[in-house]
Amino acid sequence: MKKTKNQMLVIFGASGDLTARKLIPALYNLYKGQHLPEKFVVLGTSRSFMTDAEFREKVVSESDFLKSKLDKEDKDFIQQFTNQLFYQDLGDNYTDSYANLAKRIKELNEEHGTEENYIFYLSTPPSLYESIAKNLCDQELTKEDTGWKRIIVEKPFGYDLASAKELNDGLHHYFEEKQVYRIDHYLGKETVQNLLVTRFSNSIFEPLWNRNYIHHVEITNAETVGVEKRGGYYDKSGALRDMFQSHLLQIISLLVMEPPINSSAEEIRDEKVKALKSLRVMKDEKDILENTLRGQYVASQINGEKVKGYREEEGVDPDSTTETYAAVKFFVDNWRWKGVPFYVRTAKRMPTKVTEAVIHFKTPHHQVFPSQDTYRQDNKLIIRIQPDEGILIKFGVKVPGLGFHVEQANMDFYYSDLDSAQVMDAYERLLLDAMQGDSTLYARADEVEAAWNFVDPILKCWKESDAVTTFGYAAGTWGPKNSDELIAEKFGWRNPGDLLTDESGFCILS
Ligand SMILES: NC(=O)C1=CN([C@@H]2O[C@H](COP(=O)(O)OP(=O)(O)OC[C@H]3O[C@@H](n4cnc5c(N)ncnc54)[C@H](OP(=O)(O)O)[C@@H]3O)[C@@H](O)[C@H]2O)C=CC1
Ligand SMILES: O=C1O[C@H](COP(=O)(O)O)[C@@H](O)[C@H](O)[C@H]1O
Repeated sequence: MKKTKNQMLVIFGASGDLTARKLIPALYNLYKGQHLPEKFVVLGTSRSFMTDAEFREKVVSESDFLKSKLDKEDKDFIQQFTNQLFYQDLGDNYTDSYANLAKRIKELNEEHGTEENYIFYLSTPPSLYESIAKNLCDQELTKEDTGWKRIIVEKPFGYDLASAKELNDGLHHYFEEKQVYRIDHYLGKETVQNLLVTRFSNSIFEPLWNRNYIHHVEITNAETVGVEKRGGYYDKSGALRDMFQSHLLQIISLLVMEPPINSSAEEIRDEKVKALKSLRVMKDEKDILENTLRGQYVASQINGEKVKGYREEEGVDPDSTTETYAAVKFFVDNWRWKGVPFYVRTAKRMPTKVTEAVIHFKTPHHQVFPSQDTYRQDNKLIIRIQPDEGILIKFGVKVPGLGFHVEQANMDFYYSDLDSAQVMDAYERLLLDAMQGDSTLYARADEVEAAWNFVDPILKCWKESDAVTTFGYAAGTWGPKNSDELIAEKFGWRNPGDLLTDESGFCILS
């Protein structure tokens, strides 16, 4: 077990949604699980004025997770945990306020023995990231002569390739790359990490993991929710930036990469960068029109309840063409993947919440048994990232009785069946890694730039070309009617008949 040194976590944007909904609950779970160091404090900061006591009260009252625990045995734990939380406002006068912040950090460090080990977590609007880094540097809070200093940067990391490069350059003025932790919460998900283990610790999969045996790869990321309260942000972003450029390209890099020589952060990230660089960049409008599709949900009824269309959501332009559905087909130009199509889709307001990668293997070269067009004969490996996390292999078996009729059977593994199924929340895992100085599950500068390099031409064409349409789809359905045209495979996307849901609408692995 790695040691977590005494330290202070300074959260910028501490009065915001992410802090209350994700960061504080994750820190609480780390506290309860005894993963925090003996000497540890959290200092929240933002422009709003609050006392320490008000900050403690606010984060508990705004976290559904902590509120739900207040009546239970956790009550005392919550009290002890919140005693470690402090707050310092930044006001509007930056020069003075950063000097005050630095003073408070030094005082807390002395009082609590955090050994000048500081993590700065930037959970503010991204436009502030560089100026916060500069102010920290001006206050001499970035030097590592005594204690280490790390900076965690929330997504979105840039708006396009140029702005991501600019942000990387900006941060590198004040922090060395080894101090920068770019968060992508999908990398904190147990099942995403398990992609590496499935691929590289089993001799049964790796020999088949190439163009000789794989016919195509399909990835679905579907959410039932709409844009919720983030319409203002989302309308400038869209599904391709919000999900595909970050989370889905991370998953793709893990599926596509070559085996690393060992499991160190640099070796794994070197291979991920190579994988991202091998994605074939779409060059012209024709290519993009043929291989991408964008959609937007329109008003509908889900389970008898009226659901707003995207353009009626708060913060969204009523004439917006921003996509809430994005599908992309692409190829990977390297020895392993030559000619294997990848189909990826991501969307909001789908019938169920599910993220999964499906590896479709080629059918046998020679058909021994009678052709049965109505059955799927391809073997499939389904890696379910969420919910109902697990892995399923589909393979042909003989139907009992006369003749040789083949049907698909399942061989499965569910995380919930493990005795040690205490799966850490993604933010918990990632915060702990940063506290321990492990950046394996954080994106490196060149990785983020390689991801933008692939996405940039699509975004540009979607923005500038009159030939690009945003197709409507009724909220609660599987996307635009023509979405099956993109996936030029016999059985289309793995939906909706294949994706079973239980009574509560939970998408079960089958
Ligand atoms: N919420 C979520 O689910 C997710 C959020 N993110 C990212 O996390 C970041 C924070 O998001 P979220 O919490 O939702 O945003 P909010 O708008 O809820 O919070 C933003 C925070 O930044 C503070 N802030 C604004 N201006 C300044 C300033 N000039 N100086 C210091 N602090 C400032 C605000 O407080 P005040 O006004 O008091 O200064 C507030 O605490 C964003 O980059 C977002 O993209 C990423 C993934 C998911
Ligand atoms: O980063 C984001 O992720 C969420 C989806 O996360 P999940 O862990 O629930 O799958 C998405 O809703 C949001 O738009 C996006 O910014």
